[in-house]
Amino acid sequence: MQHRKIAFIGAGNMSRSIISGMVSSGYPAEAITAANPSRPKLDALSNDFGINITQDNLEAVRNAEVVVLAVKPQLMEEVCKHLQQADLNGKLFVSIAAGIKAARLQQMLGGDYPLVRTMPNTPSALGKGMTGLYADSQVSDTDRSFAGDLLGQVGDVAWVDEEDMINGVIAAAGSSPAYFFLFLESMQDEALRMGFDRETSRKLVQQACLGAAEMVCQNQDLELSELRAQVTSKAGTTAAALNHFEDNGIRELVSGAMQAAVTRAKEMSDEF
Ligand SMILES: NC(=O)C1=CN([C@@H]2O[C@H](COP(=O)(O)OP(=O)(O)OC[C@H]3O[C@@H](n4cnc5c(N)ncnc54)[C@H](O)[C@@H]3O)[C@@H](O)[C@H]2O)C=CC1
Ligand SMILES: O=C(O)[C@@H]1CCC=N1
Repeated sequence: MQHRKIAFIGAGNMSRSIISGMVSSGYPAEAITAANPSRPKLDALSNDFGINITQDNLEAVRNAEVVVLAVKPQLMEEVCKHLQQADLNGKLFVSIAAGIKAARLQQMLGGDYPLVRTMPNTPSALGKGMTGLYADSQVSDTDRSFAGDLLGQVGDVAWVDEEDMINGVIAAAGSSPAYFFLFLESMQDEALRMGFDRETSRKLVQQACLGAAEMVCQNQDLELSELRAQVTSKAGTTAAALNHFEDNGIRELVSGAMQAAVTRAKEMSDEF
């Protein structure tokens, strides 16, 4: 892929995840700059990945061909308005913020710039990310390809044709690592109550999770329900556990949680 000069505005969890994944996949560290108001996260990024750092957003943007907007949605307007002091023409913007529409970002930036809205997730740090991308028709094929290749460096990507579908990506992939962590936490808590020590209880649940994820990925020809059936002996232990989940509404619970994420994303579009 092209190695354009890229600035991350906001050096928090998600920027760190993407930068980590990019550098591991061979993106040149000298082409990456992170900007953040406070030093500690910047120093850690510089030490860990050898990228450029600055506490001055304008300096980062002036030297960049691509600007990744990676601050919390609440701060986006203030940050983008400040960026207007730089000449933003010719730059490609990539937003990773939840709940802020492309048109609203353009308004915040005070122009009409090539802009790709994306929704990544934190496993990007391990090259196992999943990112949804949306670009309107004004974004050139070259910029689209660059954005896709960029996030493709840190995992898999899926383009959506309708901007609203980014909210579906949030529910299914952006937020969902946390759902799995909550599920594993609950399992580990029960394993602890059963008498396993912390290390063993974690090993039991994490290895089962890793194995299950690998089975899902390596058996594309099998429905998820078939993989489930392979574990489930008639009248056995798994059936007992799964019946408990089904009887207590696991599917409605998951559906409700994903819809709650979508609802919140829509609310955020009105708030910010
Ligand atoms: N954490 C996640 O799993 C995901 C987060 N996102 C999106 O990524 C964005 C960032 O989220 P996180 O990295 O989790 O948040 P974070 O709070 O870890 O990072 C935000 C960073 O912005 C910095 N910041 C604050 N004011 C700033 C300013 N004026 N200029 C530059 N930087 C400033 C903060 O110091 C902080 O380091 C959000 O918009 C969120 O919706 C998207 C997908 C997944
Ligand atoms: O919780 C959030 O709003 C962000 C977006 C997806 C993951 N974290």
